[in-house]
Amino acid sequence: MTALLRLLPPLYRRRLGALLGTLFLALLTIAAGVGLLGVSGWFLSAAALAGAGSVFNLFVPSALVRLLSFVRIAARYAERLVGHAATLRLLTDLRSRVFEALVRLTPRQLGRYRDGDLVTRLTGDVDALDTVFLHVLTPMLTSAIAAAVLAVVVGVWVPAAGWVLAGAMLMACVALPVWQARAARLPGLAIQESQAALRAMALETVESHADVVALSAVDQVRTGFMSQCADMTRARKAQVRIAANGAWALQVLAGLCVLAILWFGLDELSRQRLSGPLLAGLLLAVIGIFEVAGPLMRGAARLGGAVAAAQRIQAVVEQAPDQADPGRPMPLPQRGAIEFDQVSFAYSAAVGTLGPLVLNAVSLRIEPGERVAITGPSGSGKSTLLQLLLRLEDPLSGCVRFGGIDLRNASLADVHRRIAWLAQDAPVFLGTLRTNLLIGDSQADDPMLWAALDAARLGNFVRSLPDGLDTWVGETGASLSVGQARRLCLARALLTSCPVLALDEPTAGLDEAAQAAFFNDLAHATAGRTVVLVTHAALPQGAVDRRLILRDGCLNVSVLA
Ligand SMILES: Nc1ncnc2c1ncn2[C@@H]1O[C@H](COP(=O)(O)OP(=O)(O)OP(=O)(O)O)[C@@H](O)[C@H]1O
Repeated sequence: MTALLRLLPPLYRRRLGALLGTLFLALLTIAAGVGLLGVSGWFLSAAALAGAGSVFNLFVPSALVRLLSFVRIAARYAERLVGHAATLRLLTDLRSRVFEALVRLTPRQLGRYRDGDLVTRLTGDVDALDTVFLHVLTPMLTSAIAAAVLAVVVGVWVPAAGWVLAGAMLMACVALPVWQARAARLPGLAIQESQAALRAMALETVESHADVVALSAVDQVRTGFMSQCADMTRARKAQVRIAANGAWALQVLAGLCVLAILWFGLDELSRQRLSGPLLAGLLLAVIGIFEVAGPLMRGAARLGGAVAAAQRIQAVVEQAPDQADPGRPMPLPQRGAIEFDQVSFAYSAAVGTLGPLVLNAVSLRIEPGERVAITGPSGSGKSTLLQLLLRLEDPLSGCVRFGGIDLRNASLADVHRRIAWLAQDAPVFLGTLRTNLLIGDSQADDPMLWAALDAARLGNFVRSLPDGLDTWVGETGASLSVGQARRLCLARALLTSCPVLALDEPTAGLDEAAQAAFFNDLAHATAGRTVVLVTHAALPQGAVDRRLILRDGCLNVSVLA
């Protein structure tokens, strides 16, 4: 519950006007509904008695019935409109907050979550929170206020029944929902977690479908999926059972109140302190108030899920990025030498412990405009070196500088404006070739896009496509071969105006001839820029200025290119 109390009030404050408007309209709907039942009871009984000889003015109650019916319909319509609009805005606010929190986290932090789990936090968990205002707070507050007023009205005519109604409504609006929310905590948590796991499994299965089929692992995947579905069904059944128990308890309370009204009301009637039609009106109004408390039972049973969702969202929103900008970042020069000064680094293993040293006192200086290739056996730490250059990781000891400034003293945004990165697993985004390229430089015109594509050796392929730059590349570049997707990402990196290019295996997926052609063009394509190139490919003479070999975390051999 603490997570809900920390997450929602600031969001509610931003939309206070619309939320108060919804509460007012909901209250008006309830008042009109309960009033309608009460007046109808009074009207019908009085009309029946009038037929039996007593005098009754039909005009006032029939006008009241029409008025209350109209008010109830109009208020209900307006409440739905205003309430849903306010909730949708709340969810949008919350979703953008979660998204902002996610993009602040470092790749290392995001790597701790499964992709599907993050998607669920951003969608399903956020959606689960609409329950709180629409299905819990609104019915709880409005039924409580309406019940308090009705208890006073009943109390004026039948005091004992008024007290019974007040006690029953206190149970219905407070004790029962609290009990339900507590009971639904575990099933709610199980539902949110099953939803996240199912989404993650579905995403992974779609992405790895070909491998799953080729490895004959379909049955294994299906069994895992079905067992997760069974968990979800069990949790949902438990939630429905809690809602049904709540509804059952509410009916018992309603029955008790009706009996109390009849018991004490008939007594008042026999003493002529109350008329028959008024007793009938009060009776129906009491039944009416319990009708409106019904949705609260369903809402409270879903509160457990909302609490679990709030906890899962809170875990992301309150997580501080583990690499923050310094208080007063130092501006980086536009151009400058790159220096690794006695840099040692190890990845974290278990919580609080470090794995083996990946880089061991590495020192390296790369002059502006120099092209340096870093080669070495697999697992020797080449990509790690680039990650430190981009400040995706910080050294354990030593420091990495650009233009003489320790990267830890600069803002991350400034670092990434100076150094463009082509990662080993660089993504192709859903969209066209053009939209993918424009991520490198949103202002680039067509000649610039073609120049980048030509430099990445993809220009001829794109020219052969009927839609050229506007060719749709599908989700994660599914309509491109691995080599073509790689070259598209390379073209995107080349398009940036960064003075340094950090390229991790830029020619992966290219045949030997294309690799040689790419490296022969490298000097031209990257003219004037510093290039730090990690590769296993054979480099033609003159492709780079220097070639270094990283072995066992040490840059121990330096070879001229
Ligand atoms: N996120 C990580 N967490 C823990 N260990 C990691 C992580 N990334 C890499 N490593 C380890 O660090 C070492 C160096 O990895 P790195 O990817 O830098 O090597 P590499 O030289 O680029 O290899 P390759 O040529 O195969 O790409 C490896 O032993 C690897 O297992």
